[in-house]
Amino acid sequence: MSKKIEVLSDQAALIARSLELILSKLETAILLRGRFTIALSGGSTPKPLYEAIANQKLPWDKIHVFWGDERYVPSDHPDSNELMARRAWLDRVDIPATNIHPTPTLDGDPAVSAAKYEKHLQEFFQATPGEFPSLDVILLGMGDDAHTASLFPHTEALKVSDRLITVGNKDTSQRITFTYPFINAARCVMFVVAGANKRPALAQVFAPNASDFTYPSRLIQPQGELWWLLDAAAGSELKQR
Ligand SMILES: O=C(O)[C@H](O)[C@@H](O)[C@H](O)[C@H](O)COP(=O)(O)O
Repeated sequence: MSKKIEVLSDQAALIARSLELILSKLETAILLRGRFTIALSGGSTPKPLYEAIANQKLPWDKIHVFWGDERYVPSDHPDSNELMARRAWLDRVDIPATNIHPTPTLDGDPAVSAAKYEKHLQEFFQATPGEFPSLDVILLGMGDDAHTASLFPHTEALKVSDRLITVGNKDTSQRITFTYPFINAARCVMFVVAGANKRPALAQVFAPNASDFTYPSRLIQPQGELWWLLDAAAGSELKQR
């Protein structure tokens, strides 16, 4: 694993650098494999990044979009990560509908939806049961409790290591999430983190000894590239590398 930390001056610079890195991975993936696969994160930080991607001239037919986690709500619900990404990006570009792979959230049972998404991913990547296919890029945010995707501290989702997709819980709200081993199978994992409120969590994530169960972002140790892209408000105390 190669781990890189970059601290950018402000949120605009963070978004510009994140876009630059994604475009570079996209170009390489399409050159080598004829397609680019990316999983999106939710929350507020990535919205301007999705808007910036939508302004690019890209081979949309070669780009496939997944979600690293999703709230267990319909896709027209204001909390939906899919809705945010469609409004900021996907509805604004000429990407084929079949290239958009939303998380199922209408089965009435998150476990059923998680299994359905897992089956879809296995079929898309032609993966055998037990195999963890590699996406080109998995975008992640980090909460101020050091959660990532919907892998929240002290939850059962952190113990799931034999599946691609599982059910996450944030208090009473249910989520569908990539598991940490599936995230770690990616060619490139990019954390995009902004805001001073993330400092304490980052200190624990980068501490030599701390509990992975308490600070789940510590579990993200991909075999490929790991990028931490931070704005100065979040990361100025961390040593860049
Ligand atoms: O569904 C979600 O909410 C996200 O996937 C979640 O993991 C998010 O990335 C973090 O909570 C950071 O959110 P902010 O970017 O809003 O701080």
